[in-house]
Amino acid sequence: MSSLILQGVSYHYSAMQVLHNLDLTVGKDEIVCLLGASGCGKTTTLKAIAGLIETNQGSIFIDGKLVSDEQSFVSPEHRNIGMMFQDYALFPHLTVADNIAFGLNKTNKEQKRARVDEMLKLVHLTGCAKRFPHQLSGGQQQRVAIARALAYKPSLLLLDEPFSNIDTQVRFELIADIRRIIKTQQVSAVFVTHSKEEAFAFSDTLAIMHRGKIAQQGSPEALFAMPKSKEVAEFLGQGIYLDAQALTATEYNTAFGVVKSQVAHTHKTKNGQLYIRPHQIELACKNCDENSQAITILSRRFIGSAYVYSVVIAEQEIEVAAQYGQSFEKNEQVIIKIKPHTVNFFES
Ligand SMILES: Nc1ncnc2c1ncn2[C@@H]1O[C@H](COP(=O)(O)OP(=O)(O)OP(=O)(O)O)[C@@H](O)[C@H]1O
Repeated sequence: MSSLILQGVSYHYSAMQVLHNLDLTVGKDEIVCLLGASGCGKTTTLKAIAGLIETNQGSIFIDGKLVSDEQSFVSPEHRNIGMMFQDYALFPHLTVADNIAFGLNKTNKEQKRARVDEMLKLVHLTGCAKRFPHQLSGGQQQRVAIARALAYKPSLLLLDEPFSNIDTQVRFELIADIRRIIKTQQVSAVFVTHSKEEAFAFSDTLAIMHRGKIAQQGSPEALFAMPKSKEVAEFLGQGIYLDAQALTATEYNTAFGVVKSQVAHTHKTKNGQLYIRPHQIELACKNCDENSQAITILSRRFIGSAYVYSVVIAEQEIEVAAQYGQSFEKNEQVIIKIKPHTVNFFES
């Protein structure tokens, strides 16, 4: 059974429509990341799931139980949700242990202490029980926040940019640690970020949001290799578009030669555009193939192990790394070859 289902959810702030008929599914023990540009409606979606706003349309189910539709609304405290919002600070006047115990009012004193100890151990803060939040680092405070959110065994955890205030040096360590904690507690989670790197590191599944809708949901690998729309392709990584004609299920004619796909596609129309990412482009010396269209190296920069070259291909500027051991000069004429890959072809 899915832990969370949103069906056709819509929401507007006054006259501004923010969520448009949004569908989202989170499986049992799955961590789904809502990833999208600023303002696309990620936080509003979390608020709708938490019950902090009442949606105008659509249904929300948590663990199979209807919590919101046009006729019914279950209040936030009855949804069994743990939250770690960006501005969901710890109580400064309470110790670490008391912060974690805060949501455990219904259990007796002994059970409460045992659960707090268990959570402190889980987040590796056993020695910090009596400290106050200001005596902890940012990363430690977020560990307390996750311990507090998980202490009362929620069915679903909502995390809104919990890592954005953490130093980049320790951020990815903390991400791995909090992922491990969530996995050991077997809780489903929805995580909001606008960072692809955080999303890849933290989640099982990505749900790319665009203008108040889920544009595509799937594993990071599937979305990266087979985006269904230009928005998803562009969001997951920089690239260029090349006009192309599908010759066969695996071959596309472009101004830079025939591009081969490693998987077969079916096409409704032959004309369209290929989305090509930098790592799929190879630079070669001009006399390697006199018949190919030449381009000019605009600039180059050294990145330690190789050079990265700035070039213009089909009127779009892009940076391309050269093969190991190869180097070109500024203003040199080169040709490009597109390596065979899982082609992304968008029909016109
Ligand atoms: N309380 C509010 N009243 C009016 N408009 C709002 C309110 N909260 C958010 N909005 C607007 O709704 C849209 C979606 O906001 P939301 O916070 O959900 O986006 P987001 O994807 O989480 O953005 P970010 O990544 O910047 O946090 C934005 O255009 C925002 O300005």
